[in-house]
Amino acid sequence: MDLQARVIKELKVKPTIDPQEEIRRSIDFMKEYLSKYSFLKSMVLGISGGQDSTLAGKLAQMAVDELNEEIGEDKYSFIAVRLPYGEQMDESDAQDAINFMKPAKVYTVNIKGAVDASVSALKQAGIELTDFQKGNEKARERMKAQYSIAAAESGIVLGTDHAAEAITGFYTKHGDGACDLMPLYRLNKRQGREMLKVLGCPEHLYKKKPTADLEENKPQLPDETALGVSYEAIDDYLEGKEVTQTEKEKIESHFLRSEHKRHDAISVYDDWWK
Ligand SMILES: NC(=O)c1ccc[n+]([C@@H]2O[C@H](COP(=O)([O-])OP(=O)(O)OC[C@H]3O[C@@H](n4cnc5c(N)ncnc54)[C@H](O)[C@@H]3O)[C@@H](O)[C@H]2O)c1
Ligand SMILES: Nc1ncnc2c1ncn2[C@@H]1O[C@H](COP(=O)(O)O)[C@@H](O)[C@H]1O
Ligand SMILES: O=P(O)(O)OP(=O)(O)O
Ligand SMILES: [Mg+2]
Repeated sequence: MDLQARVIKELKVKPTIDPQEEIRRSIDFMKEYLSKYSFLKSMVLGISGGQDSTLAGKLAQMAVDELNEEIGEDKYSFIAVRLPYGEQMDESDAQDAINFMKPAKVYTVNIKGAVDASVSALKQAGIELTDFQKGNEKARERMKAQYSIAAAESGIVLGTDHAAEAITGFYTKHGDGACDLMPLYRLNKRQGREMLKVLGCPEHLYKKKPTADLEENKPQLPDETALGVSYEAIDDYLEGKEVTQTEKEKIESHFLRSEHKRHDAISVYDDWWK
């Protein structure tokens, strides 16, 4: 099996999707999981104003609406969390996303104080973080806040990882990569867009340039610039299509370098890395 075929198999991507079918599949997955554990009451997700959290949040809200309707009480809720570092440049997109999903609860946790305190404590200890490393600190602070909210609200934390991010490892390990359920896992970027379109999402949210927006020196840096390859090429690769040799090399190099992120912590019983 060549590497492209192995990647597609590992990340479970279909070459084409029926958006309605995938919407139903994600919703049913979340409903089934919540129903299995009677102590669970909520799902928690950070809403950035980007495509992925808009889709995962909308699907989560639809899942809890259906569950509450089916059991005849308001047991379940979807909790949207705003997690700006100070003031967010695209705050209006985040608010548009929240208006689109209409969650029962929205919490806002400004992570600036905690991140700056952590950076400063590390500096006192003799470790000076780069702007890029501080970016990962922000992602991990967001993870902490979401887990604290889940603990207080009998909830679980949703993640927005999907095949087009998993393939390059373009997420912070134990930051936005840490979660309990991944309703978008198996999809690529354009499949997520198709689903948002069917769901009636405002166009500017699903046509927006993906950004992790973690670096102060490069605000709103497009993922594609940071990665050196376009999501069109990544999506084509994941659908088994041909891409240029340069794109293939770039994608496969990201995939191989980030292998450790797609596994649990490594023990003496693991040999995948050998
Ligand atoms: N502005 C931006 O777009 C922006 C900013 C920050 C980070 N990011 C992206 O987020 C991702 C996070 O960055 P990162 O990957 O440098 O940090 P990370 O913290 O997610 O992963 C690095 C850590 O993983 C562990 N690790 C590294 N290699 C390993 C290996 N071979 N085996 C086991 N563990 C290993 C180490 O603990 C290391 O500190 C990157 O893809 C980055 O491009 C984007
Ligand atoms: N500013 C943010 N507010 C809330 N949640 C956020 C914010 N930035 C990122 N997130 C969460 O992290 C994931 C991953 O973001 P990427 O853009 O893919 O790096 C995002 O889906 C939100 O859940
Ligand atoms: O994860 P999000 O919601 O920030 O989406 P994107 O990756 O497109 O920025
Ligand atoms: Mg984003």
